[in-house]
Amino acid sequence: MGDHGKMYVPEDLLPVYREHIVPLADIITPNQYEAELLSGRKIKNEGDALEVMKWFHDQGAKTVVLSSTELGSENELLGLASSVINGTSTRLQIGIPRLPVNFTGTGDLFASLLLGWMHHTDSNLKKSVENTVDTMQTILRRTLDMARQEAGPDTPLTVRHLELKLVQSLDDIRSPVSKCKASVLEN
Ligand SMILES: Nc1ncnc2c1ncn2[C@@H]1O[C@H](COP(=O)(O)OP(=O)(O)O)[C@@H](O)[C@H]1O
Ligand code: PXP
Repeated sequence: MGDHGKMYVPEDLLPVYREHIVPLADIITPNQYEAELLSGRKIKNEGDALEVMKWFHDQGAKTVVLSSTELGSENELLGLASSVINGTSTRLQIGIPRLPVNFTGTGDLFASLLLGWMHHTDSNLKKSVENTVDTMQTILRRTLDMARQEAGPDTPLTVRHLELKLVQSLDDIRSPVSKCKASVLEN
């Protein structure tokens, strides 16, 4: 829907997403801006994030992952996740090392990887979020390295240079190298 304070889709679609699309979702992976737009609440701290994730559960989503928030630090984005599946509730957070560029298509890639891992792990939220973030890191680092090589030292990186290097990352999609650990939030 949008990012960095700007909607990609026409603004009059917001109530359609909120009232008709969100209630259809089993798994939803908004970034911070999208989560704030849909829920109508600002996320200024972890408590706000937990409330916003509860709002999505109340709309019917069993699994909510805030793919990134600015609640981390200068060097780290913070992801948060919550699932309520078969009466079992799990909430966790994960630090995501921040790379110094804006990529395009990361939300779509994150959603695809998470869906695949939730399917392959019988809805194990911790493992799925960790594998997803680990694969994202590898793909984005490869994308950035190859973009810098292609552009050379004097040319600013463009969207074309930063096209996600998915084909070159097939092995990392199949078998992520384990690095980022999620911590489970108690109550
Ligand atoms: N600058 C970045 N540095 C590191 N990881 C990033 C960066 N941008 C995106 N990502 C990765 O992509 C995922 C989705 O990005 P996010 O910005 O939350 O969604 P969207 O692309 O929809 O705005 C994040 O969880 C993170 O793993
Ligand atoms: N712009 C539009 C119109 C989109 O539909 C999308 C993703 O579906 C993007 C940009 C890229 O979004 P992101 O980088 O957040 O995945």
